[in-house]
Amino acid sequence: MSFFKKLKNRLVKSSSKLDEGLDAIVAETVEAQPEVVASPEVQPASPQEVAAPKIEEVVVSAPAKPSLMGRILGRESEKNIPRRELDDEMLERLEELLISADMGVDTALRVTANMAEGRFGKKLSSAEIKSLLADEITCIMEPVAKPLPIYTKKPQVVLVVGVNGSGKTTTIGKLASQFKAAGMNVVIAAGDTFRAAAVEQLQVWGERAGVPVLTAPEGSDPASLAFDAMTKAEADGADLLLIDTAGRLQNRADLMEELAKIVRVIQKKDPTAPHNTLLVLDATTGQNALNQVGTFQQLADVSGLVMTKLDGTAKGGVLVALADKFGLPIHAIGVGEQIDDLAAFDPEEFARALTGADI
Ligand SMILES: Nc1nc2c(ncn2[C@@H]2O[C@H](COP(=O)(O)OP(=O)(O)OP(=O)(O)O)[C@@H](O)[C@H]2O)c(=O)[nH]1
Repeated sequence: MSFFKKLKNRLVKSSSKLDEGLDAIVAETVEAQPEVVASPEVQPASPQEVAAPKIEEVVVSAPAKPSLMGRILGRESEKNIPRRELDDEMLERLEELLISADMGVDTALRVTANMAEGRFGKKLSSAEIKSLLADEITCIMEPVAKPLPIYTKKPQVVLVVGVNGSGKTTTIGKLASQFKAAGMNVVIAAGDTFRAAAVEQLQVWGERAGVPVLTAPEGSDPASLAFDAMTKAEADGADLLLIDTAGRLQNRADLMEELAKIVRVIQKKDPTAPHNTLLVLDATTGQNALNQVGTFQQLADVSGLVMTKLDGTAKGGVLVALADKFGLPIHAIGVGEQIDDLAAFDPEEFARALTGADI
């Protein structure tokens, strides 16, 4: 199965929400005017039908005879495709739909306004609307779609931050597995020393990925573990050191101090570290993900994002809002709980999967 198909299947909730919503926006006028006026001689039977003039069957130079393939596949001929005029009401409906998919008000307005430019008054099918929206979303996402940059510096230190439950541990396991498979020597440091369960979980992921996981006794200083991990990674000639961190936002000042201390300590070994500070966000939290970026930018020097749990959420649109608002690189997306369920972020595939447009 192509990755696009897989992503579309996984993004089923977001996608079906927009996909079905867009179909409904176009179809609703068809329902209001069931007997479509196909020729000027046919008069509408009731005043209600006159009051709903927006939909009409547009004959798009249909061939006299359907093509052989058309007949074999029984495809709907072009002239039967419902279309709706792009007017203020329709734009409002589109805005509401995008907002309901967690795209945020500002981004939804920008996407619809750009899409409408030069097309006001034109009659569009739902497939055309999906494709136009996907193009606008791709434009917003393209500048932020960047894989995690890999430097020649050894070890490259990646600090992984995010609230508890966002998917940090899982993402570290998936990243470790991918970089190991690419031939890199990877070490993981289980820096959330306050939660024994988090450390155990990371050890399981380390085993799966075939990567060593450095741990410290429960409650010990995470900065000291980070220092030891740097020492070991240097001694082993590791290419990549992934450091997990705590995500207790309840005590923001403590967390800020903890992260700052980890950074201070690893900089004693390498003043240029950490080379990346990866913020892991849970797509199912919707608009809350936007607040988390703001908060973590104050706590740490966030250099890029990974959005997890894009499978099975109706809030996938938040990724568009994030790109539009912060412009931070999106390095990867999580689309499942298995080790290979971390994908590079492809803006066009994402936009088309989100809107239900064909590729
Ligand atoms: N469906 C789905 N589930 C995911 C994804 N990423 C992580 N999860 C699940 O989300 C839950 C939390 O993930 P963790 O990796 O433990 O999150 P964490 O941020 O390390 O959380 P703490 O260990 O509490 O700090 C787990 O049940 C994961 O299996 C994803 O991309 N898709």
